[in-house]
Amino acid sequence: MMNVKKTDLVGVLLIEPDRFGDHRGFFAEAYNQRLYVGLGIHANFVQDNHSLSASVGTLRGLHFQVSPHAQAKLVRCGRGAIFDVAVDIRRGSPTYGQWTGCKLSAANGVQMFIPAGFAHGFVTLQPDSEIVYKCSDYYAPETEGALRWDDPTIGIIWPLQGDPILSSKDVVAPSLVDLDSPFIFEG
Ligand SMILES: Cc1cn([C@H]2C[C@H](O)[C@@H](COP(=O)(O)OP(=O)(O)O[C@H]3O[C@H](C)C(=O)[C@H](O)[C@H]3O)O2)c(=O)[nH]c1=O
Repeated sequence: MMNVKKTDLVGVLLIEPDRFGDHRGFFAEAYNQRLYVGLGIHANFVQDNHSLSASVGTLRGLHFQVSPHAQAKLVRCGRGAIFDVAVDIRRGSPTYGQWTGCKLSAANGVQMFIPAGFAHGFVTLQPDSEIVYKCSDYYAPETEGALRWDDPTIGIIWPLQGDPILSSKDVVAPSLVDLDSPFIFEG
């Protein structure tokens, strides 16, 4: 039976699918709608994303899409290792502005489920790390939002040696205090 853990942020889950090993390696079901609905993950995933980051210390995020294209995500690391982070940006949430993080790697097979209403980002821990993740809505750049990775009011403890490698977009992302978050906590 796969291992499922709750995190400090209600709704953000860590899932470790069973791996069936033999002399060739292993087999695992990386996603099974019936099983995941049973975990309370009712997201209807419509798009799979895949990114490769060549260098250790590459940081992508913190990103989100707003309504009507808010995305829930199911993230896993297919090669290498990352430190994956979710931040609660739902106004009125008891955990607003709080974060949770976990090492996801090809070796540990752990997945993070991040509901809509959370910003998502990660930093790579190994070279040539690849993530693959399911999204519950399509890419809609006009609805994209971002938060500073090093926002002191969020205080994410990134496992970084030195400065991260960032996209030009992420270099200028706003802080939470400057974000008029469109997400409202609905209990
Ligand atoms: C997200 C996305 C991007 N693109 C294109 C747009 C750009 O030409 C190129 C790179 O996009 P971007 O720099 O936004 O990629 P990341 O920095 O990895 O962004 C992602 O990083 C964090 C971790 C996320 O959770 C989001 O899915 C996403 O924001 O891919 C697409 O064509 N479709 C898409 O769904």
